[in-house]
Amino acid sequence: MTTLLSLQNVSKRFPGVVALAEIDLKLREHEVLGLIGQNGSGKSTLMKIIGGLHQPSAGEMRLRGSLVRFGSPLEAARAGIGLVHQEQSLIGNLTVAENLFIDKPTDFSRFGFYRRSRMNDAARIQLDKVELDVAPDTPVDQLTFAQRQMVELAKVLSLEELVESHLVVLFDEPTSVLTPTEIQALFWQVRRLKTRSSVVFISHRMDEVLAISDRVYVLSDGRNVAERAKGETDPDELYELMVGRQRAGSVLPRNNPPDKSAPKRLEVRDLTVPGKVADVTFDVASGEIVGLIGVQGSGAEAVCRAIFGVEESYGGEIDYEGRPVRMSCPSGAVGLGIGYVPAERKMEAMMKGMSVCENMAVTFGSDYGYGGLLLSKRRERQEVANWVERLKIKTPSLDHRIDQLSGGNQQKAVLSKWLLGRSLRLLVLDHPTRGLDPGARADLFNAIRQLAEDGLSIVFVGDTLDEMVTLSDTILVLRDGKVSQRFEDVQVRRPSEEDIVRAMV
Ligand SMILES: Nc1ncnc2c1ncn2[C@@H]1O[C@H](COP(=O)(O)OP(=O)(O)OP(=O)(O)O)[C@@H](O)[C@H]1O
Repeated sequence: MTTLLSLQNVSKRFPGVVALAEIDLKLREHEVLGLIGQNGSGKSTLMKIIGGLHQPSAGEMRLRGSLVRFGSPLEAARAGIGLVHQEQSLIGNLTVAENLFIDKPTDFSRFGFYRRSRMNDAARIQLDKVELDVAPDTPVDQLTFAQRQMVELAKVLSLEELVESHLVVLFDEPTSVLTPTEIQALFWQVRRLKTRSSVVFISHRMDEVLAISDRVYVLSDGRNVAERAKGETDPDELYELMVGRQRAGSVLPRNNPPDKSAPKRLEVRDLTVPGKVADVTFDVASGEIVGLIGVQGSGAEAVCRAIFGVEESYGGEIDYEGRPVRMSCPSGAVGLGIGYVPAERKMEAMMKGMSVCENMAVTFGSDYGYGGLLLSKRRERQEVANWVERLKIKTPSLDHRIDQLSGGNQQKAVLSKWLLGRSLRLLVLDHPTRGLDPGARADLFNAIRQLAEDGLSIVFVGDTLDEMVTLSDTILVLRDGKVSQRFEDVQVRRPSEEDIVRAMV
């Protein structure tokens, strides 16, 4: 097969960090190349170099045999290279159509008049390719996260009409926010794209990478450590190549089951969020982990948001530690020792431009505030350092800017700012493992389980059935805003995945 794109000896240095070291990579025509590696191993940086967002510090890149060096994503796009971002790059207050053609506005103006209907028609063609049924004039901030991801893909697919030659389409972890049905639709697109494109596909899910890729390329600490053809490898070997250790025994068993007869930490009665949730009732004991699961729109996320006071209007009753509470705002919930990690945490919960330490200590820094300012600052820093080590957050120092960490390490830092709260008694986690590599996921699960053994109550919405069964003491399945089934004592009597799915659909 002809080589379409090749990188030779490519390195990338950032201040204090070698993100990529002497990378050699070949992408053939009509090939899907899977790209895997732990959080911070250099995958996004590699995509950004190919896609023109970063320039390499050393090495060379050839496209169809000719030496290329892209000064911007636009230059890369003109050469037929498109990047579907991990960081969602759409502008919220522009419409879908405006976002799709943001770098080609002149196509839709004539004699100084802006021809919006022509742009909307052109957008419809791209949206139909990804089977996204939204009006082209919808503002992007009215879309769900998954819909926005599909718009990102449609934006890259518009290259099909612009460039005649074979394309390179780069997917930076596109599936982490998608449901299984949406993932299948995306895979269909990738297979369709192969007829005239080559694809690089990043994912932290090994089975997914093996399902879609012809070849898998493994990065570790910015270096290529292995390449495997499909059929030559399996998820366990890929995990070992990435992490350097075997997968077995990664999540510890629960030693100390929650005491269901003790007074409840949280009692939710007939919770109703208009249009999302109807009459949901459940309890959470001290030290209990309750997992909520359902298909998209089931209401699981809305339950979490209502508990923390970010879902504005709701009916029903919430009792916390035996007293009725009305969470009307997140700061009230924090004052009661309730933490909430939102799904879109990079947008909702990260202070860009501030350091890792400042981000992690912002919520519960005052928990360490005794014995004088200097001493409390030292204690707070020590606790942040403990969590950085425990969750293996890859950062040159605690004072490094959080937005210069890799996507997964940002996720870990934002998440752990809740874990270091000593006054925390209930933690609500919305999709806590999104963006984490398999080793990081196991580290997080072990940390959560340890906190639960020490008495912290946890309510979480998970991404996969496997996560639910691994971590939960109780699973609540939601369907159309109502609880369709409960599974108790999950760590003792594990429900089958089929049982859970049956309750979901
Ligand atoms: N703009 C930047 N400035 C400074 N350092 C950066 C920048 N972008 C990335 N890095 C560093 O380069 C290294 C590789 O990061 P990269 O985002 O490529 O990792 P990744 O494999 O995509 O991780 P993840 O799975 O978490 O998304 C990390 O140590 C990161 O902190």
